[in-house]
Amino acid sequence: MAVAGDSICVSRQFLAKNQSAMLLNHFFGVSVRLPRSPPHLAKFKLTRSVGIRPTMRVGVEEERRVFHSSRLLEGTLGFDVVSEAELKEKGFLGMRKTKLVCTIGPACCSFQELERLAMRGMNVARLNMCHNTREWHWNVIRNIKRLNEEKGFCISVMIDIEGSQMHMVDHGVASSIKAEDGSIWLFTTQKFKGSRPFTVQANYEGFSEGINVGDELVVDGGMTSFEVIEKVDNDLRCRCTDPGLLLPRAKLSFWRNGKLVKKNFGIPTLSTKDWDDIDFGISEGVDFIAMSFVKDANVIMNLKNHLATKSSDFIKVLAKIESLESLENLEDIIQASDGIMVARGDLGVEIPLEQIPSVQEKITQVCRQLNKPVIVASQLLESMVEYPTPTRAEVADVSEAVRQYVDALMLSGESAVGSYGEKALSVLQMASSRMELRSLEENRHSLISEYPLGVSLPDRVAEQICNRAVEMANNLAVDAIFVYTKHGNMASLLSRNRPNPPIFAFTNENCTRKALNLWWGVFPLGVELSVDMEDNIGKTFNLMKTRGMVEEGDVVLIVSDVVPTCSTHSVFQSIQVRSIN
Ligand SMILES: Nc1ncnc2c1ncn2[C@@H]1O[C@H](COP(=O)(O)OP(=O)(O)O)[C@@H](O)[C@H]1O
Ligand SMILES: C=C(OP(=O)(O)O)C(=O)O
Repeated sequence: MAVAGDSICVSRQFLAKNQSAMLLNHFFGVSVRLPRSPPHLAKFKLTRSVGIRPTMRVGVEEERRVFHSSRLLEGTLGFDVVSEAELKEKGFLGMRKTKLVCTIGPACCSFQELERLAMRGMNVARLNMCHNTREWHWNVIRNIKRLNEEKGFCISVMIDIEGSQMHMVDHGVASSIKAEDGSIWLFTTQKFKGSRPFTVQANYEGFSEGINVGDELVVDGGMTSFEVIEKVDNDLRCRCTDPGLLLPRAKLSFWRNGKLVKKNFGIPTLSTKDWDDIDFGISEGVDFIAMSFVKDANVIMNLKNHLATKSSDFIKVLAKIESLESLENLEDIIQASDGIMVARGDLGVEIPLEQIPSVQEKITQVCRQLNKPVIVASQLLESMVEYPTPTRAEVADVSEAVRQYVDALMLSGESAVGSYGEKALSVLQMASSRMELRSLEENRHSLISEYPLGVSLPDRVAEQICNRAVEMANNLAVDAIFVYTKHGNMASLLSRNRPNPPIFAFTNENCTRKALNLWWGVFPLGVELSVDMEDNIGKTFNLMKTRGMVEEGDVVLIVSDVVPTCSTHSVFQSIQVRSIN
């Protein structure tokens, strides 16, 4: 490992065409200065400083494409105002790395309400297409775009597609209906408007097929339970055995002898409405589409093909893991998707609740292995839908997810309909910052090393470079990692190693910037990049310095491609350590 004043540069040259890799060259000579990090982390002490001295000039043979984004002006740095303020206030190591997703609903859909969520750190806004009208969603997306354009936020938009689920049709009553112990209810597929006493409409024609008298009908994973006492044609007459609330569109499941009766087989994963919602998302240029009740990898691939035919393959597809079938096909689904949501609400309808913590941990671990971001969702701070403080157990649950290094945490009803959405977001922010700091202080990478990454991804060279880069960054206690990226791949591979310093990902692709919002510890910055990497590095150093985000003496580790030279036609991926001067 390098010592003070040494040349610190690992570079790999590989032929861009066939991707076969061979270690060929070491080139830049670089020296670094003492980092600004806290003393206990500054293991890396240096005594002298030398300027950047390339031993080989990187030339460009031909005019190559300079990637443009309409919003990126020459000399500007698109950085989320909230992350910028956090960096200035708390320093590199104080930046929150766990990302926050908020479900947008009636309680937080105005421009001002969304702005308040953005100020408190919302990275991604989730729109659940199950609820409300398309026009309502359109207005929310407009507000978010305005916030990004006018106020300097970088909020990504996710639409969540309903998928195949068996649920109650909206019963026409504003909130919930109480089912009393012993009351008799009719569950029907007959269509009618408004509400009828003791009658519940089910959305799926075949909902009573294969159901026997004596089976248990569970609403919303246990909110209320019934026993089937009679079959009347396709309808079911049921007695309430466990009283509770029936919420609009509550989910229905059947149980026999303590086991789930699988009923989703007959329903196509995507309905006509879902396809319309997907096309709406495409036309609105959303950043993520989350698919509910994914059964296997095929449905993900179909959607990706659809996006590709509409030239919208920049939209990332997230698979929600919320059924037994999705658990059975977990690895294939994760492999096929661009990210995962552990949808604990519906998962808890299909598997015993006590299995949820271990399933969450397993999914998180597989996602990390396969380099896909993972969101933990549902009931994180459920009590805050009604109350201004969370329970201790809720805070412990959130902290445990952060300790597992999940990429993102999601609010559902807490932000969508709750009275304390902003407060709930602050709780997530504080709990995650606290646990991240604790992990950092104790250098608790034991969890990470429990599940060694190995060499598992198709691009083994990039994987190894990023693994080693993070090892170097941690050992040298650099202040930050800079990565220059078009599609975000290298940034994601760095994030996968959960480094101590933040990862600043410079990109000229707006869609990459928005996609990286979901990755742990990655802070995407929009900047006009050229083919000259030296120029890019110099430019971003200057921009960051001018904005007061870095200062003289800060040490950064840079991971970048070095573009083809006149003689080689090949691309170098390099790791460099430089000081700001
Ligand atoms: N766009 C919306 N319009 C109205 N209510 C919404 C909207 N989005 C979410 N909600 C409300 O917030 C609750 C939580 O939302 P969500 O996380 O999407 O969960 P779910 O649909 O599984 O209940 C919903 O039950 C619903 O009452
Ligand atoms: C996030 C979830 O999905 P939905 O809100 O669509 O029920 C869940 O079930 O946990």
